[in-house]
Amino acid sequence: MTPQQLHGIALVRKRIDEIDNTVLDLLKERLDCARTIGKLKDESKRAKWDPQRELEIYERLRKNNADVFPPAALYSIFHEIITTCRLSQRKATVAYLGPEATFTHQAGVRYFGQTASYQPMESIPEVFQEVERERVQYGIIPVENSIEGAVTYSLDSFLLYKVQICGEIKLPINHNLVNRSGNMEDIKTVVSHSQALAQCRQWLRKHLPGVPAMPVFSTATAAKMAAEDPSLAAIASSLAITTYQLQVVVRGIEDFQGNKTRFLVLGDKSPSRCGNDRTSVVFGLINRPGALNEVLTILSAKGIDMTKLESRPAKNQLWQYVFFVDMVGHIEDPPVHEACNILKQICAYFEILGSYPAAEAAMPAD
Ligand SMILES: O=C(O)C(=O)C[C@]1(C(=O)O)C=C[C@@H](O)C=C1
Repeated sequence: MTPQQLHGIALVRKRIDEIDNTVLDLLKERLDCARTIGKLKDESKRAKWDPQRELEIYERLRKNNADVFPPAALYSIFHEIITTCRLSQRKATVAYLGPEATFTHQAGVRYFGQTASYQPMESIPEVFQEVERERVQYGIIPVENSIEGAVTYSLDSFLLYKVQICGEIKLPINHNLVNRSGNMEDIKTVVSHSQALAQCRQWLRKHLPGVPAMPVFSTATAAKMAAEDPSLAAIASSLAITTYQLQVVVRGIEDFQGNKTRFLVLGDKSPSRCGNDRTSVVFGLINRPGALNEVLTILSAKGIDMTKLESRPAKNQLWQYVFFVDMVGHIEDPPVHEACNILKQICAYFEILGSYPAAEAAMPAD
């Protein structure tokens, strides 16, 4: 490098330092503003979390940016800034299906940012229980996977606990083969959750033939085991790599690309309408021909787009079923409100599980 070039770099670095200092000063000022709003919301007993306002911010920044700054990075920077400001108004406590570094934990961090207080639970019902007893503000549970289908423990828990759905997160599931050394030759056994092993079956057969695969409680448990035993490799989330200080042997070993899991955020009350919302309900039918058809006809007559219909055994009565339906719209939208009022009258059992911003609204960069 010539002396002129070195001088040029030094000059631009000086400017970068000035910019960083200005950005930091502005961030501190933004934090102050959020705290002031937090106090005003306290006085007027308004909820701190305002998803509609957050959505407006992302939308304005997206337009102003015109794709100059990489949009995904812009989103994740402002997501961290906004969640930090929101948490400064009140630190969110979040229970999730643990142990630490599961995909559910990763989904929680994406939604609530790094600074929330996270509490791992041993089972899905325990997450529901913590929210119901108000020991935490929010809970995160997996509800369906694009390959494996519904997470039945989660659906069944809605029948046992009184909680509201406050949000949804759709997380791409990338499986990473990780161990202590980062070398394939050290692997004597592969450990992971049975679903992760199943989703990487072909890859394992091709690249690690004859190496036994052992199912364990979760991908995070597998990562922890691999951190303690150099002969083990785990299939785990990217959060597990940093949490357990592991090395990547191969990233993205899943057999089918585009594998996503949908997670739900549980709380004690759903947020107000943001304009791109979903509403989830569960109902049981009076046993007579055409009963389900009648429900579907009501939804279609109101022009409601149904995004999911799932049935589960009712448990308390043999061969009786309950149905979980997700629809486009918020309970404050007249068509959804009216349809739910009719369904309440014609169903043997009917419960609104919550209205919440669609994953695409809460995470616009996805
Ligand atoms: O505008 C508000 O209502 C705020 O509380 C500020 C803020 C933000 O940091 O921009 C924080 C939390 C809300 O969810 C929305 C926005």
